[in-house]
Amino acid sequence: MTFHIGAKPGEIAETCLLPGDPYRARWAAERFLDAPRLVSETRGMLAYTGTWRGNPVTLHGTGMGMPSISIYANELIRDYNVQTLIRVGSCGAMQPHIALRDIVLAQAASTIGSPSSSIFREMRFAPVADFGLLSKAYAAATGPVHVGGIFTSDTFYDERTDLSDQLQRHGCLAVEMETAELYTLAARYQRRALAILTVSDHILTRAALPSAERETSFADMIHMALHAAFAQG
Ligand SMILES: O=P(O)(O)O[C@H]1O[C@H](CO)[C@@H](O)[C@H]1O
Ligand SMILES: O=c1cc[nH]c(=O)[nH]1
Repeated sequence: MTFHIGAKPGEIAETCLLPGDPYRARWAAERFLDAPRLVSETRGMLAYTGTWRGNPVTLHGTGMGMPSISIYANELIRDYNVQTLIRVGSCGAMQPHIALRDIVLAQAASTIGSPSSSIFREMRFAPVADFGLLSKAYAAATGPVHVGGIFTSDTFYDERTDLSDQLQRHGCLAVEMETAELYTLAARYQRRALAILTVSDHILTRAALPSAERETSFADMIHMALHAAFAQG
């Protein structure tokens, strides 16, 4: 047990899929894993461990924002020895060629500042995905998928329209709120990390996915994450 995770030693798998929403953890565990078992519910942050094609997997919620994922990723890595961390999240698209339900693979994540920023001092560290996971996730895609840079924001209700304009101008694909810190922690502890993001809304058009349709779209992303984690070669 840690401050924020109630699982006993051995109850968390070396491979973790990390949705922001704890109910998405439960839904994905029940739908994709064999024999899923609730292993932690500290502060309502649900975590389930089961197997996929015989491989142990944990689905663990992270909450919203970098301070929250930083707590869970730190404890999963340092206390439970997790080796592979795949965020399965939602995002807002920032480019006109990206549609609702498309999937974005975050090759790199820009940010104004993450919980790790203070240790870099004047350096602007570039948090990047694990290439092996990225290429395997890409190969497992069954629908439209986009690979490139994203922006990890500290705010959902962002009033910096000038910032959004500059990010679009520089080819940023999407905005979300956790990946830059996840990639930074994975780099620090030599772990594998990837963010697979389903487009739930569009920053340019303001279109948004109806909640009833979210489940099907999210299933594609979980499928890609599991194949990325366990594909051979
Ligand atoms: O769907 P999740 O994984 O929570 O991800 C996105 O959704 C939340 C905002 O609504 C933020 O956590 C953002 O990163
Ligand atoms: O952080 C997020 C997530 C989804 N959509 C957004 O616009 N922002």
